[in-house]
Amino acid sequence: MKIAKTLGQFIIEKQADFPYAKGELSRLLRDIGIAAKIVNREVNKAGLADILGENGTTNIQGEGQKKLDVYANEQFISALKHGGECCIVASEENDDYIHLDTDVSTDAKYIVAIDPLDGSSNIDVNVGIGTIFSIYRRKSTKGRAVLQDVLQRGVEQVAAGYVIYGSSTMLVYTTGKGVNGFTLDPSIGEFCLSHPEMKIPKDGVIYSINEGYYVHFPDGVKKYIKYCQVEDDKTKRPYTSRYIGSMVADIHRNLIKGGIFIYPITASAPKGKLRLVYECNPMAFIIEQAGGKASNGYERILDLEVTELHQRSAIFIGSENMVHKAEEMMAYFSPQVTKKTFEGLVAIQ
Ligand SMILES: O=P(O)(O)OC[C@H]1O[C@](O)(COP(=O)(O)O)[C@@H](O)[C@@H]1O
Ligand SMILES: [Mg+2]
Ligand SMILES: [Mg+2]
Repeated sequence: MKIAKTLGQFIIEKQADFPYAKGELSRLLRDIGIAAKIVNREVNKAGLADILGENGTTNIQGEGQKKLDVYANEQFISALKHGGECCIVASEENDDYIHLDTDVSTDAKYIVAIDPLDGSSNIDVNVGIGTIFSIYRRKSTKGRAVLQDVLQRGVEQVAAGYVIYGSSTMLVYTTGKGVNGFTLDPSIGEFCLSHPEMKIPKDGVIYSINEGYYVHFPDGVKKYIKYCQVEDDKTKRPYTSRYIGSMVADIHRNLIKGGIFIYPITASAPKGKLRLVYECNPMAFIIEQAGGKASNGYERILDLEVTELHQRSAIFIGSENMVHKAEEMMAYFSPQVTKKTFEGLVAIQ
């Protein structure tokens, strides 16, 4: 039987890619892997344990928190705190960023932004959910890290990854040198290298968007959806529509099979719904590293200026040629419009 390489072994091996690094990033990734296993254990028995359902609280974005949102948040923060390599964690579930003040972590080099449980609406119905993380190097050199250390553009990320709790559990990550995927082998309790050097196909036949909001989409998105549905043998259209409603699961599928995931601005979410810091930027980093493309319809996600912790953005992400085509439609049918004119456009349709 072939022995698979574990995440821990792989991380140590890859340490050689960063000759000046002292191993902190490797340890940080290992800590995230450990927390992912703990969360996975709880996700797997969610129907049995008293972990399903609402927590009775809301996050800063006014979204109801599920018990599992809160549990996952606590586990990741606790793992990062005990690991001592992270000085600040910014989470979807906390209004503000958190200083992990311990003897070691106050001087730690890394900032972690995290969506501890992505796809919350799917928790109670046994559908794929995930965790998304993003790692930055701290910029400030004295005292405690500050907000500006967190508000870095996506292009500054040193690593990013996601965990998908699905029919199997996988951890996929990049440190800017390609993308590798690890499947959790429950018999040994280790993530094992199963998807080395992941590449997203340049073209695909899957488009993923919540078409229920069609009337609220900008014209460029409406035209792109129609383009996906028109018959054309050469480009293998009509495409297949697949939308799970968990960003991690939708993008993971498209990474493997080829496809595009879109969450545009809508009349009710004029800045988009998904969060730039802990959803769009890490997924954009991974998809770019796999050879794909990520944009807000006009500009590269990783270049966007970050001004707020819970900033939202539209996202068009996936196979390069598909994202390019969607951008063309946006440029032609929805040339960059202000919120005001966009709402005007929706109103007269
Ligand atoms: O229900 P909608 O509007 O289609 O939104 C679905 C999107 O919202 C999210 O669930 C938001 O993530 P959270 O569950 O972390 O809040 C994405 O995973 C998903 O792509
Ligand atoms: Mg999310
Ligand atoms: Mg979440």
